[in-house]
Amino acid sequence: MEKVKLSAALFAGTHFDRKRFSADIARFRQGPSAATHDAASAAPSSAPSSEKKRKRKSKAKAKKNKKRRAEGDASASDVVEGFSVFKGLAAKKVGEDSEEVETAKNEDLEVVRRRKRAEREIERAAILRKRFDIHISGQNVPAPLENFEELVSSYRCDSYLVGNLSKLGFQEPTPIQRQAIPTLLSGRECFACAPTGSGKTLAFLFPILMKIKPGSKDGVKAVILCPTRELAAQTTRECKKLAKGRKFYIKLMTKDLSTSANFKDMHCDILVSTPLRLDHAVQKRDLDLSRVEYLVLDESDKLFELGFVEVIDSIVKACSNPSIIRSLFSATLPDSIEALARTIMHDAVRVIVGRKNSAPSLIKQKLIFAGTEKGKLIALRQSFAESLNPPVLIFVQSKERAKELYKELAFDDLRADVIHADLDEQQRQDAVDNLRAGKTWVLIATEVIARGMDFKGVNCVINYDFPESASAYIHRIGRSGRAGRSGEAITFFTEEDKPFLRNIANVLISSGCEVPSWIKALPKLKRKKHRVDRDPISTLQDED
Ligand SMILES: Nc1ncnc2c1ncn2[C@@H]1O[C@H](COP(=O)(O)OP(=O)(O)OP(=O)(O)O)[C@@H](O)[C@H]1O
Repeated sequence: MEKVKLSAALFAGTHFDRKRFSADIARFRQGPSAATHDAASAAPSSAPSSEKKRKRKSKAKAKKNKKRRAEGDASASDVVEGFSVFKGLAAKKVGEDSEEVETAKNEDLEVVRRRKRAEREIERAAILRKRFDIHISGQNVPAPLENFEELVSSYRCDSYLVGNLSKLGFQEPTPIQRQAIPTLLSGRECFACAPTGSGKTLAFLFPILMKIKPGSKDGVKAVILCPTRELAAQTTRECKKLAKGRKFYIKLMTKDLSTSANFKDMHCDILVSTPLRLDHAVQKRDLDLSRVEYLVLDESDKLFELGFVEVIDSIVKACSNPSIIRSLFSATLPDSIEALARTIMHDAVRVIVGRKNSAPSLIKQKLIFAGTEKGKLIALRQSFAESLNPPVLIFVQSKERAKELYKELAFDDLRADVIHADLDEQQRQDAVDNLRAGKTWVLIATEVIARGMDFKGVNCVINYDFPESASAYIHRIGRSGRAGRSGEAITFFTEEDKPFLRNIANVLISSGCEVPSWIKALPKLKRKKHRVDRDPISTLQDED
């Protein structure tokens, strides 16, 4: 059966003209000896010119057939049968052409084999993408990974790197890793959008560690840009863990480094930084980025927000290596930002996991009407009294409000701490470390830790102040429900927040959470941002 199929495909398009070759068929039917005899006796006596003609015709036909077969435009079985007959004759009658016909046949077989292999590969890739909810756009996108071992077998990855993955407990690639890693390894630029906590960091670190040489002393080879210092510090740590066993120079751009390092003598393979610090080092301290081979913009939509665009533009220009590979990663990628980002990309592949701009379904999301500012504080205390399942993150909209709420909760019996931009670098890092170590149960925060921060096992995120956009909401609540764990997200709203409720409710709906029908009936708001002047949180003044 398989043979029939193969020959049908092989000889597709060949048509044997039985009428024209009736004499040959008659000879062939008499058996091989008759055919040989006939040919031998006819050759010297009859016209040699007719023999030449036949050869020419045969050659032309073989050529024509080769072309048709390569195109593979038919598959009827009688056509296959006809070709077999013709082939037998040709081999006997045109002795010196047999080699050529044989070569043509082998070439055809190879073409078909390759085509079949490519078809199987495309089918396998499509099945994997469907299974892992991966959506791509772009030309010739490499197939997703089936497993991490494929990095060794197909991409010649050093086994130490795959060994480090298993030491970190990573057994299977996450969907974004399956598609983004081979894309970057194939030298393609990439827009990647995948839910919070889905392993995007490894997806961009792995190809860098695979492709650049460790310990080279001729300049920075990879730059990773993050919107906050905390995220840059976390990414540097992750990179070092993954690179363990090889002497990579991996550096975090601290304030000291950006203002006083001697970049000409500094050994650095991979540099992780916030945009302003990096730009400062480039403009004021002659940091040379002209040999950078990989530029990653993590939380790219944040980096492209107003205020950062010029700095990003300046960094992109400083990374002037023509063969640089740029990639953009985020859990949210608004169309407008994607359009802007496309202007700096070349033939980029777009990889979306799940639905663009959505929250992980493992997070149980709730909207709670708290009426007023006082109502929020009562609701918070009530919620803690009923059940406190640390670690808990509470987001507010400004550093002033973070300080106010911290003062309020300091009177309660909670191990609470606070993080905001007025704290120095060390204080901010301590706040993060204490939550990670379980010393802090409740961390009150502004947007500084809303994106990218990976706290293991945050059980609940409370949006004390309503988030200013759907993207901000997705990133905040994404601090829980990471790497396949479940989580909870509670969002308080007041009368002032009602006009913007629908935008957030859409995120809940798209991740399968329940939303009251009156909220669904609210009009959609064109405005993307929602900033409210709120009454102070503090009840302390009232008591004075
Ligand atoms: N293949 C894997 N298997 C298991 N865990 C993984 C794997 N890859 C990454 N992780 C873990 O998943 C967690 C989340 O990863 P990461 O911080 O990269 O998420 P992210 O997609 O960048 O999230 P965010 O959008 O919030 O920045 C981390 O703790 C990381 O160690």
